[in-house]
Amino acid sequence: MIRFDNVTKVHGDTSHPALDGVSVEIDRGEFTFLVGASGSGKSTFIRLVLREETASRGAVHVAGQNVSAIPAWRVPRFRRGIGVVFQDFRLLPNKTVFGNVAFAMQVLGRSRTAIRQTVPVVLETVGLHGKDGRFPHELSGGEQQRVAIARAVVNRPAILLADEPTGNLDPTTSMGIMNVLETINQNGTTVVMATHDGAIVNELRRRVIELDHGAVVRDEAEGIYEGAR
Ligand SMILES: Nc1ncnc2c1ncn2[C@@H]1O[C@H](COP(=O)(O)OP(=O)(O)OP(=O)(O)O)[C@@H](O)[C@H]1O
Repeated sequence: MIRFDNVTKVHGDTSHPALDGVSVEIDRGEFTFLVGASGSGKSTFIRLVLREETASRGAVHVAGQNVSAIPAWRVPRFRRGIGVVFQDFRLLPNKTVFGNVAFAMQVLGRSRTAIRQTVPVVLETVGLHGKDGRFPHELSGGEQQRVAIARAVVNRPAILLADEPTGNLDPTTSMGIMNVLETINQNGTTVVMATHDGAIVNELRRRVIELDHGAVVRDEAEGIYEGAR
């Protein structure tokens, strides 16, 4: 589903590559943690999958496509197949919970009927039943992240990328978010989550790809993470 073939990414005039000869393959339906210290290259990995950046050397394949070869005009359509969540939620502050999730369907031109049918189901999946009319400022951080996840998956993407989704949340709330991500993964979505939260990684025991200064230093099934080297 995601394949990096000897990928190096050098930003502008920097000397050390953000990613350095990375080769990994993530299969359809996997749940993978991407771990490493701040600056190890996790966000760069995610931006390369989304084609927000392109590889300096090597190739990134997503769902069978070499992302560097996708013409600019097709990039928006390509990105629709990928849901993304961030540490800082990025909700629309003047839209309700329902409105935030519905908006992701509206921009694709989905019908009002489809939106009315789909959004409540997704809100139920993320554990926000009954909160559809709230505005983001009326929600806890964990609830806001649930809205962001609902918005990211409402169009049924094949892949969900999560960049430090629990970075702003306390441990208990974080575990609730992890349960939501596991449910989404069980429904068939490939999940890649960047984190440096060892407690979460060690609790879930999923695949762990560790980056250090842009290089893969460990790739283990059911791995653990004891913090940056
Ligand atoms: N646009 C850019 N221009 C120059 N250097 C960059 C750029 N983006 C990232 N870098 C550098 O590339 C390296 C990897 O950064 P990246 O953001 O991928 O790390 P990260 O593991 O996601 O870190 P964090 O956990 O802090 O988000 C860092 O040295 C960073 O300073």
